[in-house]
Amino acid sequence: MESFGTRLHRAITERGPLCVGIDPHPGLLAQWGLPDDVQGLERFSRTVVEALGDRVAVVKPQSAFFERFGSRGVAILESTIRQLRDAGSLVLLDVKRGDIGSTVSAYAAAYLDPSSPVYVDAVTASPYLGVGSLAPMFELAAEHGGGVFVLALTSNPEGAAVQRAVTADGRTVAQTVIDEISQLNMGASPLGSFGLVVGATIGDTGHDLSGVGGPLLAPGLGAQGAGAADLRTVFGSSLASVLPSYSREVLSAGPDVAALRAAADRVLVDCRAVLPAR
Ligand SMILES: O=c1ccn([C@@H]2O[C@H](COP(=O)(O)O)[C@@H](O)[C@H]2O)c(=O)[nH]1
Repeated sequence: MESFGTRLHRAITERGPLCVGIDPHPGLLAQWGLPDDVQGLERFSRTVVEALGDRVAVVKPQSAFFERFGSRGVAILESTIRQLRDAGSLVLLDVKRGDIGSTVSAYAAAYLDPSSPVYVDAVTASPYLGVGSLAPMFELAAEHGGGVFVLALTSNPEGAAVQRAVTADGRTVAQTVIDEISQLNMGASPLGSFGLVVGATIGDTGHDLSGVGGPLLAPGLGAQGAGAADLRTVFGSSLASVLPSYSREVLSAGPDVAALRAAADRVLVDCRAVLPAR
């Protein structure tokens, strides 16, 4: 099977550098005139798929908003993933998993084994039990053409205290994550399958992202205050690897399908103005 990096590179070339999240916040459900229940969740998700599944490179369901409805919410997550795949977008499940290696193996089986009902193209993962503990995810992703996006410098202000802490060898925690993911992507072309999450809100990172070789997912755009122009400051010479990610900024245009499409088109134009052509 083709690697995730190759598939992502093609999706970005064909559809443009954009990831849109499915984050059915209670406030958005209300704004869309939907009940804050499983039916509302289902209608919301199906509308996003209808509007964006056939035009956006990557769609990123936020697992928390499905999990809060228990098993019936997870069933809707499963069907949303299937619908997105049928519509042709890559599915990145934002689930930020991480644990000791033997448990990570089970998370890997859940999300990166094609026989699982919640199998997706890629997942987000937390490295704070050590990047090495995520090895079962990296291995299964490599085997089945999947991807893993590891948190490095997150968009929330609280992240810096942990991520910018300095380790015994003088590197920050974030730089150790960046360096380990860079190693995994060594030699991959046109793009590695192992990405990093770097928030668009954080300003000049002071970190070296030039050797990552994989995609740099940039949340924090729109509702969290960053704009496309901020990508220049955050990513500098690594802009060509950036995958901008918007959730509420686009979703708040719904429930009208045409308005959702127009919102996604608008943020894509903003991002294209900043990012090098791919
Ligand atoms: O550093 C991070 C990592 C993940 N996220 C997630 O992205 C979306 C952002 O939603 P917006 O509505 O565009 O603010 C959300 O699912 C977060 O959990 C992030 O924001 N920052």
